[in-house]
Amino acid sequence: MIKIAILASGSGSNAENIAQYFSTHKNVKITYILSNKKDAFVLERAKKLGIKSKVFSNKEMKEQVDLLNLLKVEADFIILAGFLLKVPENIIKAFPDKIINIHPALLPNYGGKGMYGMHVHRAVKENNEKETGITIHYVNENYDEGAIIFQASTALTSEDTAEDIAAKIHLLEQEHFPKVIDGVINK
Ligand SMILES: Nc1nc2c(c(=O)[nH]1)N[C@@H](CN(C=O)c1ccc(C(=O)N[C@@H](CCC(=O)O)C(=O)O)cc1)CN2
Ligand SMILES: NCC(=O)N[C@@H]1O[C@H](COP(=O)([O-])[O-])[C@@H](O)[C@H]1O
Repeated sequence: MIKIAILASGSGSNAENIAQYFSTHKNVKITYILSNKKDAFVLERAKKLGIKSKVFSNKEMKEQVDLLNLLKVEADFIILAGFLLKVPENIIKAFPDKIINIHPALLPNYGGKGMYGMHVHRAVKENNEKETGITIHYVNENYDEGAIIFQASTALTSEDTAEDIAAKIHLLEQEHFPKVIDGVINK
C-alpha cells in the first residue's frame, strides 16, 4: 500500500480531487490531510471524505518532531496542495524526492516567497502575460526551486481578470495534478 499525506492551508479543492482520484486505486491510500490553519475548509472536505485530519501550528512545524514522526508512520509521499508554510529541512531530508508541490505559475517565473494564491495571478495579470500555467515539482529546502516534474500552460487574453486566470489555473490543476502524482508514485 502506498501511503500519501496531503498538506494544505486553504480551501482544499486539489486535496479533494486527489482523494477522489485515488479512491478507486486499491494500492494507494490517502492517510492524512494536515493543515496549519484550524479554520481551513480543507478540514471540512477531509471530514466528508472520511480521511483523518490534524491541525498543527507553525511552531510545531518548525520546532517539534511530532509532525515528522507522524509523517514517517503515515506517509510514503507528501503532497503539498496549497500549503503556505516552508517545509523544514528535517522533513525534506526524511523524504528525499517524496514531497511534491503544485505551483500556480510556470516556474521559474512567479515563484518564491510571497508568490502564492491570488498574489501569483495578480502579478501575471499586471505583467500582461499572454500565457500562464501550473508547475508540479519536487520540493527542496527553498520555495519553488525543486526539480520540475510537469508543466501545463493556458493562453490568456487582455480581458482576463486575475480571477479569470485563477479559474483557468484551477481547471489545469484538476485535470493534471492527480495523474502526475500517480505517475511519480508508481514509477
Ligand atoms: N521547503 C519548501 N516548502 C514549501 C515549498 C517549497 O518549494 N519548498 N512550496 C510551498 C508552496 N508555495 C509555492 O508553491 C509557496 C507557499 C507559500 C509561500 C509564502 O510566501 N508563504 C508566506 C507565508 C504565507 C502565510 O503564512 O499565509 C511566507 O513564507 O512568508 C511561498 C510559496 C509550500 N512549502
Ligand atoms: N505557491 C503555492 C500556491 O499558491 N498553491 C496554490 O494554492 C491553491 C490551493 O487551492 P486549493 O486549496 O483549492 O487546493 C492552488 O491554486 C495551488 O496551486
